[in-house]
Order: sequence, then structure tokens, then C-alpha cells
Amino acid sequence: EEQEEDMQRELRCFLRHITERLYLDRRFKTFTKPVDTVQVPDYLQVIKQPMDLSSLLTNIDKHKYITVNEFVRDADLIWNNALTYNPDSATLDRKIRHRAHALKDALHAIIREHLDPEFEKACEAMKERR
Ligand SMILES: CC(=O)c1csc(NC(=O)C2C[NH2+]C2)n1
Repeated sequence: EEQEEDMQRELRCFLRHITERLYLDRRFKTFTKPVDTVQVPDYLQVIKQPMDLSSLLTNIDKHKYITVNEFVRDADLIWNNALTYNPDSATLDRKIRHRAHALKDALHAIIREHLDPEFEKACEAMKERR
């Protein structure tokens, strides 16, 4: 009903704020768009669930996430995929892994700083009711 729609609108606003903060951070430029599988042809053999910051924004606007936890599961794919695809000691791999860890830390710091646990509980309760 009405207050549930208000809560979901507030959730989408919160998730957009997080995603836009990360999108604007120059360290995370490599994570803003889907990996170009023409330039990186073996990417989809290695990574089964690609994710990126622009896709998160699209998903938010398509009402894919009704709890913060569902959003975090997709957001965690971004940096986890980068660790998986870049395991070597080569300089570029290490640079991307460093950025992946920075993305993980920034994502979870913003959530810890801004998320009211009672709000997430209310979203989870609504998910159970549906
Ligand atoms: C987004 C992401 O994880 C990504 C984009 S390119 C890349 N890695 C490379 O191009 C090579 C360095 N060893 C493979 N990783």
C-alpha cells in the first residue's frame, strides 16, 4: 500500500545515492560500464555474472531491488568479478585488484555510515509479506 511505496521510493533514492558516489570516484572508472567483450574476448568464459555501476543504476530504476541486501549482492559482484578475472602478479592485475578492494571498502563504508538498520528491517519485512 501507500507507505510501502513510499519506503521503496526512499530505498531507490538511497541506492542511487550510493551508486552515484561510487560512479563519480575516478578510482572506479573501470567499474562504471560493462567489460567490453570485444576488447576482452575471454571475459564471459571466466565471469558468469558480469556487473557494473551503470547496470546497478538501471536495475534500481527497474525496481529490481526491494532490500539493501539484494542490491549489495549485485554490487559485491563488481569487485569480486575483478578479483577473479585479475589473479596474476602482473602490474595491471594488481592495480585492478587494488581498485576492487577500494570499491568494496567504499561501498560498505557508505552503507554502514548512512543505512538505518531499522529501515533495512522494514524492507526485509515487506519482502516477506510479498
Ligand atoms: C573490470 C575488470 O575487472 C577488468 C577490465 S580489463 C581487466 N583485466 C585485463 O584487461 C587484463 C589484465 N589481466 C587481464 N579487468
